[in-house]
Amino acid sequence: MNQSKEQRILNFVLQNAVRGDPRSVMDTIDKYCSQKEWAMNVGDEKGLILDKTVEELQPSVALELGTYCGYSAVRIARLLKAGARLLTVEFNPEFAAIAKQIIEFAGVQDKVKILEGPSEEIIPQLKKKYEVDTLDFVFLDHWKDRYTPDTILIQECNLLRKGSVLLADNIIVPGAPEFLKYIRNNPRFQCTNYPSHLEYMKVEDAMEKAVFLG
Ligand SMILES: CNc1ncnc2c1ncn2[C@@H]1O[C@H](/C=C/CNC(=O)c2cc(-c3ccc(F)cc3)cc(O)c2O)[C@H](F)[C@H]1O
Ligand SMILES: [Mg+2]
Repeated sequence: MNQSKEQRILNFVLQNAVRGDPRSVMDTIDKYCSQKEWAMNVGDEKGLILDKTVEELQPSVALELGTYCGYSAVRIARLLKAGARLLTVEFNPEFAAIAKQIIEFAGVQDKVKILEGPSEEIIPQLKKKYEVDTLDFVFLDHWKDRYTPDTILIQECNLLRKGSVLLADNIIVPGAPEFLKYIRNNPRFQCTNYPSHLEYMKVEDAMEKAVFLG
């Protein structure tokens, strides 16, 4: 049975990156996906916007929706202070298994917990099962038509506090038009748009930051 693209990415990391070095794991994935096979990692350009958001916020509890291969989980976790943690949600078992290995190879496994399952099931479990009080940071990068329902669900589960930050990938490509309408017209969020480019391509994309006003 021939390998999946995600398995080829994992193998390339295991053979070319430096164990325990998150920067080398990120650079190795970016190298593979820009030179060999495109993949939907947030990438190095939008990754910088993600970095700055995390560095500024210094979240204690971060949530990621859509782990995929774990590139952005490594990116976020490497910036977390001691004791801080990233919960990342992925419902595709093959992707979750690959992400687990990439996160471990990067050496950030102590800061990351991969929650396998659909976000709509996991989010209502965060308080009781995963001992979350409120979320300081949420990175939305899963199916684009799920950004809005999951943002509503996160609010219904009382998981946001004044100052919680949401950051959404792919505002232009593939696009999340309905999320954009929802979040920009919602008086409880202060939104900022960050123009950028689609990972590994000369195609416009953007990220949207939304601060919860309480
Ligand atoms: C719905 N609940 C879910 N729960 C848990 N895991 C989930 C859930 N939904 C998806 N997943 C999981 O989250 C991931 C899904 C990521 C989707 N991302 C994209 O589609 C996406 C697409 C492009 C793109 C741009 C141009 C082009 F020509 C082709 C593609 C660029 C991007 O940066 C993206 O992020 C994973 F695959 C899925 O199992
Ligand atoms: Mg994306």
